[in-house]
Amino acid sequence: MSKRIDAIDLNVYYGSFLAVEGVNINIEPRSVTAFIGPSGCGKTTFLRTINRMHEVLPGARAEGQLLLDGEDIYESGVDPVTVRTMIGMVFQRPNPFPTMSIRDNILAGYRLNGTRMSKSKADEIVERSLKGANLWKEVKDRLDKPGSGLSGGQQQRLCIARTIAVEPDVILMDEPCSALDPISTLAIEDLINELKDDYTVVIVTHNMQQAARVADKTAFFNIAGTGKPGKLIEYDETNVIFNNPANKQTEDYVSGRFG
Ligand SMILES: Nc1ncnc2c1ncn2[C@@H]1O[C@H](COP(=O)(O)OP(=O)(O)OP(=O)(O)O)[C@@H](O)[C@H]1O
Repeated sequence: MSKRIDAIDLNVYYGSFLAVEGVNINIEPRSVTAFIGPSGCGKTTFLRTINRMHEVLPGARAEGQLLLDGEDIYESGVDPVTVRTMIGMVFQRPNPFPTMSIRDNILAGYRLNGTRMSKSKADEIVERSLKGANLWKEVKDRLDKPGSGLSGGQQQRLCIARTIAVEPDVILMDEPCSALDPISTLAIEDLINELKDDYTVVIVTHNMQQAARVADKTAFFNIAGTGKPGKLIEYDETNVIFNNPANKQTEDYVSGRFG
């Protein structure tokens, strides 16, 4: 089930360094949102606070509220592991578990939680997840072969299938196509378009054409200089951000004047 995300006055730190300051953003369910901006403006840092992945680094923390359908995921008593099941993440480099079979990669989330299930239930999850990631036809005859034997683009779709398998509400993607060739990139972009029927999708991308192709809304982040915090400058319909932005910084960035 797709859920809404609201960040309220969110600050993100690495130790005493304030990396991202004062983010307020409302992300609708069943939509794709792109985060764009120059290197170091905090896109990845903010993305990782949405599923509490940020805090796995020693000294890293967030302040403020991050609501998932109105429930603050930073409230005391909330288990970050549960949060990461509800809000899945796909990384820059495809990272299937290399020695595990394709099938076991899909079931990894359940195995890690110690969930027991019948073979037919497991088969059903494997098929549903691979179909959901547009990979089923390519791998259905080799489910017991290692995930590392797939092409880069297939491995990334396997990682998306592994994320879908645990039925999350939100899928976060951190430059999911940056290690892929153009054909595999298009396959992932098509898939992102389909995923928004069921999930809230947030993607960090350096590729402005990609943001324009896949995102309903786009958030532009910027940084005033080295050592300064990144900030959300403008957030609007993708079309507005690229064709008629309200802020001069956004206009300079999308027209290629810096970054
Ligand atoms: N592990 C870390 N420890 C300390 N500071 C960090 C760490 N990771 C990132 N930073 C700093 O936080 C700020 C934001 O970095 P972040 O990687 O989120 O930016 P980004 O917009 O995603 O950049 P890029 O587009 O280059 O990936 C930068 O100043 C960066 O140096």
